[in-house]
Amino acid sequence: MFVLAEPGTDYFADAPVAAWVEVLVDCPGAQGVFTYRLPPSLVVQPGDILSVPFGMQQVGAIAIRCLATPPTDLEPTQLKDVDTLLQTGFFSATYWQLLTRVADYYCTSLMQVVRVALPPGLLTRSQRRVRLVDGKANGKRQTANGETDASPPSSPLSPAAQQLLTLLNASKTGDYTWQYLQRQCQGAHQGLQELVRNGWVENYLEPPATVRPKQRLAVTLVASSPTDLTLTTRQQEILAVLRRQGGELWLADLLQQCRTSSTTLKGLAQKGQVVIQPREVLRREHAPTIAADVSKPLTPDQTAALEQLQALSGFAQVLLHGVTGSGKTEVYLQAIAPMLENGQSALVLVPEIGLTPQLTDRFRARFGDRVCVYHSALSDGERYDTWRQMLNGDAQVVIGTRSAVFAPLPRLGLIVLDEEHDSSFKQDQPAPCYHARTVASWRAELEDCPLLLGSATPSLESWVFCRSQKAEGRREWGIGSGESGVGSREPESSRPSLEEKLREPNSNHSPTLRSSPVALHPLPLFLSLPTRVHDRPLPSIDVVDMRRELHEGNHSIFSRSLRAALLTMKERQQQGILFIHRRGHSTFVSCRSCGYVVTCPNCDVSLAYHHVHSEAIPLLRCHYCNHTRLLPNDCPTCHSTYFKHFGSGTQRVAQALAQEFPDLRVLRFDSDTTRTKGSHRALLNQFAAGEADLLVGTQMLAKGIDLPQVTLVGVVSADGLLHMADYRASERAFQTLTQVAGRCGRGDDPGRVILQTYAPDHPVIQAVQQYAYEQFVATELGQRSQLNYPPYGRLVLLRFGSTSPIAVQQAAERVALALADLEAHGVERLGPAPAVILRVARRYHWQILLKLPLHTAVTLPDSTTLRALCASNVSLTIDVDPLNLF
Ligand SMILES: Nc1ncnc2c1ncn2[C@@H]1O[C@H](COP(=O)(O)OP(=O)(O)OP(=O)(O)O)[C@@H](O)[C@H]1O
Ligand SMILES: [Zn+2]
Ligand SMILES: [Zn+2]
Repeated sequence: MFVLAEPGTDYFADAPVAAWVEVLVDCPGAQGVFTYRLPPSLVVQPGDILSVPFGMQQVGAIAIRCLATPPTDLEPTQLKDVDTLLQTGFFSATYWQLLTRVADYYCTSLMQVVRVALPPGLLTRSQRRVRLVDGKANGKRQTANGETDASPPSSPLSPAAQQLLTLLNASKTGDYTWQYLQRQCQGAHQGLQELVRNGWVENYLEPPATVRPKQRLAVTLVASSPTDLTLTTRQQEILAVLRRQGGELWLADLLQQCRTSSTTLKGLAQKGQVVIQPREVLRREHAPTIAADVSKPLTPDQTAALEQLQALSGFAQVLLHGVTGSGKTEVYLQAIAPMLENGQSALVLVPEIGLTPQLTDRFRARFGDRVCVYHSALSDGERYDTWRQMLNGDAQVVIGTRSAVFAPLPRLGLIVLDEEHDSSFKQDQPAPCYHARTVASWRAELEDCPLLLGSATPSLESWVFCRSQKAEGRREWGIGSGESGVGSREPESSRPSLEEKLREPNSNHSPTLRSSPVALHPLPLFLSLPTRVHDRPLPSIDVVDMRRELHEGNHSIFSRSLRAALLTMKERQQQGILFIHRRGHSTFVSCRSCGYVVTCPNCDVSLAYHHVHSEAIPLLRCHYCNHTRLLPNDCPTCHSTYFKHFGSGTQRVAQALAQEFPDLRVLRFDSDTTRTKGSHRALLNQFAAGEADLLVGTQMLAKGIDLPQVTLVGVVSADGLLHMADYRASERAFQTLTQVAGRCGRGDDPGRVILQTYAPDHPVIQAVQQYAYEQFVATELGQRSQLNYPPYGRLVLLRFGSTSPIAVQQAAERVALALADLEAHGVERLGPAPAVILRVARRYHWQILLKLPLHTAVTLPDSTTLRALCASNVSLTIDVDPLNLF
């Protein structure tokens, strides 16, 4: 077991008498954890909302943990008293358990977890109010048994308290904002405390009922047909787009979709074709209206999967392995539908925003506005509004990316991780470097609901966890975490305390059966959808040897068979997808004469060539720090004119396509063309509407696109994927290629995949071609187990960064020394070593990689100790279960 908890970090210990409390203050100008003294009359639980004095103000604060002793680094006299308890139960109790668990497991502070979990300014947006305890019951106060008691308070009220009471009694509703009362009454603070003590009034927190409406410019089509003969072609095109989109779009979206200027749109407004006016938007993600949709009759495999899923009660981890196009989404939808009817909510996590529009549309078509979208690209206001919406308690479906695993949904009935193998569920930086799948398994356990992991190409972690259980007996470690307790559903009394776990660290993830009476968590469930819906065949995959193409005189980046297939596709008016491994025009520009490569002055990486269209000025850009410069005409060192870019990024492929297939209409779909919000949706809509023949793009294409008219998938070159310097390269290559291939043949016409490579005999290529997932997994697992790589070992990566090359190296070496003892416990240490890219944006990086045996107890020095070994100008990030090692 890997323990990196700070000493005394048991947030939930029943401290004998908590006399101090650590709170999270979250207001403009201050965000952090502060300690306060608790007045004896206050009983506080983690997660309660308090009011505390902060500088000259009273601010809202969230209680994080109660302390029995004051912090040693502070004079007790320096500590201020908590003012009042504003609200208890604002967060569910398990919510803070989850956040604490994330902080402990990922070796980071709770504050950092709070930053990813909660929208900023949560408290300052809410309003503190004061109300009479018994409504308008004049001067009555509540007794301990809840009855009202008309007897006068033990001591006469102070003038301030009396004034407050009079004010509150005069109010129709018996309440006021605290701000108002403070303005009306001198000494309001003392007066209020007196009244609260006597049980006459109480504080409470009101979330803003009406959010200040946000206005945005919208463009509305007013003329029904473009009879105006003075309209330019461009203007007509814009009107056509607007009409196709239902006649109304936000100005920004229209500008983006048509790549036009607001002057052009104003011209249209002047001609009376459109009206541009401000409209109110609810700051949840703008949802286009979608035709309602009903449940599809399920295939027998889908029915079987759904029935097994619905037979579960409480926590269980379920792997749904369904080939591409097998209808996993329909299973999610039909599993969720009855839950919503029962007042339960569901959380659906997806890898990337690019994937969400289509999936979100399907959910909205089924469940209407009970669906909301939550991801980190939302503005603070949108995040906040969506959060508020979740706290109101209505059953709903939240679809979001990894940070949505923290969405405060009421009564969770199911958590779904779609495309569970996807590495974007893992956060690399900043800390906490959490994996949404691991956190989701804890959350599902805390909420006692199933976690459903869906994929056509499950991660090896999930596969091993869900497939090898029956043979080896019940294990007690969770998917992707290797950690204990994740799945334990022991009765509270028999559940080991944190201390017990620390004393007996191995007991919880040993693969052996634990003896009764301790109940173990339920067996993970494995569900399978082995065929596509309607028994559609998976597309055939042709592997083309590009070495042979070259030997036979074809210097193009397109093989002869890909070329022929593209032409046939165009002829038959079908659509295709062309997959490219990298973004940018090419990865580097170099001199063919002297070998000089243009690199970034800040980072040790080559600059990428960017050439947006044929008339644009060619630029060189750093993908790490965004440093940009013009492309020199000749080599800066030897002045040779053989100074060219290499590679096959999307831009280069788009240009080659334009040259070789001038009739083909091409759309680029990569991180350059989908940078702005809503652009994924816009591009996919354009493609779905048949405005292009070919969608050209990177990894994003592999994810979830479901278009029946796509019959051809081309992979320009699989080699970039195969040769990444990473122990996961094969797994990733298999997953990406299989997913990309799966985008075609999803309609009535069968699909065809042409996979170009210089390594046609590579085992991954062979496995992809034959759809041999299980064989691939078996081979790959053999190699992983030999080298103790996950899922047969655990990794912890320590990353050091600094602007000082000396300080960073020294810190890494000092920490390495502190970790030297671990070798005796079977921990393998790689490094310290400079990171592969040593300098990124003027910072130097070093790293230490630890390989931990899976079934042995290992306790690392705690993170504070390790950080103390680093100079103040050196940052240390601890990445537990890292996915990207370089
Ligand atoms: N029972 C069904 N009857 C008819 N059509 C179905 C059924 N189930 C799913 N479909 C349709 O089949 C297509 C593929 O389904 P879906 O996108 O859910 O597959 P998937 O398993 O998620 O695929 P991928 O992993 O490739 O994203 C969708 O267009 C969906 O509407
Ligand atoms: Zn040169
Ligand atoms: Zn740079």
